[in-house]
Amino acid sequence: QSRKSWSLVNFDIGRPLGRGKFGNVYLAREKETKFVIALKVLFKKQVAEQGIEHQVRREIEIQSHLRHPNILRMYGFFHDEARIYLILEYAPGGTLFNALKNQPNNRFNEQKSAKYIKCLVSALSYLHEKNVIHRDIKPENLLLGHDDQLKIADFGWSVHEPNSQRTTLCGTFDYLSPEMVQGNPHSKTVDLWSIGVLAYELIVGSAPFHHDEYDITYRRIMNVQYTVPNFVSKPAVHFIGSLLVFDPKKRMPLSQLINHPWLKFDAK
Ligand SMILES: COc1ccc(/C=N/Nc2[nH]nc(C)c2C(=O)Nc2cccc(NC(C)=O)c2)cc1
Repeated sequence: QSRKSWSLVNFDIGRPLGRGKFGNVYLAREKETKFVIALKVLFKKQVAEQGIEHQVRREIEIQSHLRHPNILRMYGFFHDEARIYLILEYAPGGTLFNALKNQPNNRFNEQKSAKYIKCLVSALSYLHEKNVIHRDIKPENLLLGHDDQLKIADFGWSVHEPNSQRTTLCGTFDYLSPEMVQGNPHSKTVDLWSIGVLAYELIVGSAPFHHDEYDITYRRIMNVQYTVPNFVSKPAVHFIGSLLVFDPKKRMPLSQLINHPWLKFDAK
């Protein structure tokens, strides 16, 4: 079926789900099967202007070959003269970014946070064994599926390692590791750093190094300078502390992370 060539006539287009930098995402339904999907529409003109054709090609190449419950599926793609269309899995819960914002104090309890992080560790273990690093793990790129399952989306920044980053960084600095911020070559360990940043943000309600002035954020990242409020449990402090480590080689690897006491939290 993945060899089938799709076109717009195969779909009924529904409401816009979100607006991205390079195009919009719409709810859509395949006419014959009534299967509901998310259609991500990118404008070729903007993709060319931003010089990100290689990124879009990589997003398609990587995401369409991945099969994991915590990775958003790409079922296929097609294009017309002006647009590229990505046929993506529909995750009804929307972005984790949005779910966080809707929480009191913008945070989840530790049990729910541990559940999400466990999904993320499982997805990254799968990605890393395929030598794919995501490089852009953050709440905006994580979606919530049926029964609150976390899904990694937006592979626009993922690469096959090893890689030295060529494209200029854009968007928030909060999730970038020291080696990425310095533009140094980086490996799978950047995803480890961002798990630590995400775990902190889910539990505390703000990013560990965040400051409105990015050069202060930059300095805090380089000095690994963050404080943990005292409502955070000891296992969670240890979990975060084993990932927010300057030396990439000293970050706790996924194989150990999956057995960390804090992730055992959500046994029930
Ligand atoms: C405005 O409230 C919303 C509630 C739920 C959604 C669900 N989005 N689900 C998706 N499934 N597959 C993809 C791809 C998406 C998606 O990109 N969603 C998306 C994109 C950009 C912004 C948002 N905004 C929010 C609030 O989630 C959602 C989208 C919007």
